[in-house]
Amino acid sequence: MVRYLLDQGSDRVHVLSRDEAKQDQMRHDLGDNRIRYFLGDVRDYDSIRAAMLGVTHVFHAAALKQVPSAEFFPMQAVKTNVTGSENVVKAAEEVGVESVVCLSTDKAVYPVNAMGMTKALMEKVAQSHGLENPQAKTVVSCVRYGNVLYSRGSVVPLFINQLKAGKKITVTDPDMTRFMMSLDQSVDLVHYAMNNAEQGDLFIRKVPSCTIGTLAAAVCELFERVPDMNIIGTRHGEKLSEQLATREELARAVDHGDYFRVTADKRQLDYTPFFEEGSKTVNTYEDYDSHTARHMDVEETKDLLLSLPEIQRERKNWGLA
Ligand SMILES: O=c1ccn([C@@H]2O[C@H](COP(=O)(O)OP(=O)(O)O[C@H]3O[C@H](CO)[C@H](O)[C@H](O)[C@H]3O)[C@@H](O)[C@H]2O)c(=O)[nH]1
Repeated sequence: MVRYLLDQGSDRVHVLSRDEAKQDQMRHDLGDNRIRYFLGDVRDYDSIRAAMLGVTHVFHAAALKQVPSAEFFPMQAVKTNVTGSENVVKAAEEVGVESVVCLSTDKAVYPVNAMGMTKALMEKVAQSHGLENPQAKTVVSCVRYGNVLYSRGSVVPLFINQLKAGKKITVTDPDMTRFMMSLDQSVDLVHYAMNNAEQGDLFIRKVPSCTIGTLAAAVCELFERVPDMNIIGTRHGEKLSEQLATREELARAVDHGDYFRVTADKRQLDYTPFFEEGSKTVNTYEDYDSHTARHMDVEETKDLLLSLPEIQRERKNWGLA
């Protein structure tokens, strides 16, 4: 995202994060004096406020996002993902930021684990900003992703390391499905939200899904290995499929081609519509689910993987490109 903003000609980019080592790495990798680094934490209001002074747009990606760790430490996830997000929104409003885009996940839809539950609450915090403050100056929106291929700690680099070590690849359930997108597609989504959001909007990028069996086969073919899988079974807090949008959200969504724009539910706190008035339109929609979405086959999954610079680099290192 930072690279993208610099390429687009931003005068200044402020980076706020907790990890000085990662900031140092970034300083070396990007070496651009338009970036200013701030050490801080979304749990610490003053640190966010200080980083936001003079800023027009905020991309809020700070999160505890590992499913297992949030299961063991749910209140830590609440502090960062929920209270931290509230701090971000409040500080942005206080200093007069034009827009905040909050990054969410498909795991926030019908959540079964603490990570998804806290991200779902983050979305509610973002949406309530405009509802609670009709005069709000800062537009707050959310974007919802599926799995970003090759993101840190995710399954594709894991499969590649297992192949490299000559081990069997560990597959939870070959029939499990996930929405797959590239980092570039996720950056496009944030950019789209930044340019098009109205108060409380939620943007979803339409992407295909695939089974984990297909993903594993695609990785093995790209690295010219015969698939040798160890089926380990579903991990703690995992769903068989993910949903990018509920049917209620789709019923009020505007189709923007590559994206859905789900507008905020702007009803007032009047219980009548919740109890007595339903919506027949909702009945005609299905959830946007990775089981029923268009599935990529092995060839299409390979093409998507091959578009990633990390895969190209790995294949080169393996003498395959
Ligand atoms: O050894 C493994 C590890 C994972 N998987 C499977 O591969 C798929 C993807 O697993 P990841 O660990 O890469 O990703 P998750 O779906 O668990 O979660 C990730 O994607 C989410 C979006 O849904 C969030 O962004 C979250 O923070 C991020 O970790 C899952 O079906 C999982 O069961 C395996 O088959 N074998």
